[in-house]
Amino acid sequence: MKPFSRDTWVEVDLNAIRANVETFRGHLPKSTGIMAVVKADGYGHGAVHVAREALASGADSLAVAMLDEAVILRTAGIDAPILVLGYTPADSVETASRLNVELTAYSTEWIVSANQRLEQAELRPVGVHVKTDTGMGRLGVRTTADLLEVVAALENSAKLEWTGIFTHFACADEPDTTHVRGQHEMFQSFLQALREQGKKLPKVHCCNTAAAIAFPDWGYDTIRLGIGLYGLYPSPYMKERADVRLVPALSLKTKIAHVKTAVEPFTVSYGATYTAKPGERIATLPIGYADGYSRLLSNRGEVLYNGSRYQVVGRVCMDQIMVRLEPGLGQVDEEVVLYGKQGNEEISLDEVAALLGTINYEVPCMLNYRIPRVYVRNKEVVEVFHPLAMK
Ligand SMILES: Cc1ncc(COP(=O)(O)O)cc1O
Repeated sequence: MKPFSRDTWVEVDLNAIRANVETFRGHLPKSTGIMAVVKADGYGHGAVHVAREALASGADSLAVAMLDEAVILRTAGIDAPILVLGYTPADSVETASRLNVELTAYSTEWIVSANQRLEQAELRPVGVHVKTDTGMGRLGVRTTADLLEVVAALENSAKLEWTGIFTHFACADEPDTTHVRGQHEMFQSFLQALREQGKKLPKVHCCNTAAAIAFPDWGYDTIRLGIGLYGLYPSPYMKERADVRLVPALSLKTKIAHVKTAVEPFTVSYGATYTAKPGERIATLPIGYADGYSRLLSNRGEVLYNGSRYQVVGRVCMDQIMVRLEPGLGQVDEEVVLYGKQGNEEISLDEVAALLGTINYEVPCMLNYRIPRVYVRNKEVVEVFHPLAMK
C-alpha cells in the first residue's frame, strides 16, 4: 500500500547526513566530540531518522530545544546522551530524570526548585549543563559571581549533577570576528575562574556550525552541530570560505496534479494576479502555504521540471500552486522538484531563503506535518515517515 496519498514529499538523503558528520569529524581535533543538534524535528528533516544516522556516522550525543523533543527521541528507542538547550520549567524535571535527559540551568532558584522536586519524587539525579551568556543575550549567567553561585548550588544538590558548561555565539558566521572572539575570551575567563576555585570542569562546549568551521580549535569537549549536519552553511560568508564541503540533505518534490493549455487567456489563482496567454501550459501542483511552501513565493518562486526552471504563476494557495511550463510539455503524475536538484539545475534552500527575505535555517523548518519524509540511502528508499498518518 502506498505510504501516503498526496504525491508531495520531503526526501532526505542519509548519505548526505553521514558525509557531513564525517566532514566535521575530519575538520575537528580528535578529542572533540560531535553533538548533533536535531531540534525543530531535525531542522525539518525528521529528528529521529537524522539522529540515528548522525550517531551511526560519528556523532556521540544529541541536542534538542525542549524536553518534549527529547521524549520523541527516547520513545523512538534512541539512548544516546541528549541535552535540552532551552529553558525547562522545574515542574518537568521528573520527566528528564525518568528519561535520563540532561537539562540546561543558569539560575540558583531553578536549581533549588528542581532539586526539591527530584528529592520528593525519590528519582535518580539529572545531569545539568550550566549556560553562560557571553554575548548572545538570551539565556545564561552573565558574571563570574553568578556562575560560581550556580555551580555551588549544583554541588549542594543531591539530585542534580554538574555535567557541562557552555555558551552560544551570536556572530560566529560573520567575517568580522570581533564579537565572537570577545565572547570566546569571556567564556575562557569563566572557565579560568572555575579552575582557580579548584573546580574540575565537566563537558565544555561553545561551537555551533559556524564556529566549528572557523575555529575548530575552540571545539573543547564537543561542538554542537546544527545547520552543517544538514549540509547547509550558516551564512553566505561561511559558504564562500569553503573550509568544508557540505552536502545538502533535503529535497522537496511533488507530482503534477493537473495541466492545461490556454486557448483563450485565463487568469490564475486568487486575486487573478496572473493571466495565462494562448498556448501557455499551466500545471497545478499539490502543495501550498499550509504545507510550509510560503505564499511569498507567489509569482516569484521557481520549480524544476525535466531539468529546467519554470516559474510559479499566480498566488500560492493553501494547498496548491500553479506553474507555467513550456507549451506542450507536462503530463499528470510527472515529478517536479520544488527544493533540490534535477538534472544540472538546483533550487537551493539558500535561494528560497533569499526570495523570502530570511535565512536557510527557516525554510526546511517551515515544512510541516502534512508532508511525509522519505529517507533515502544509496538512492534507495529505506523508510517513510508520515506524521499525518500517525494521528
Ligand atoms: C544553543 C545552540 N547551540 C547550537 C545550535 C546549532 O547552531 P547551528 O545550527 O548554527 O550549528 C543552536 C543553539 O540554539
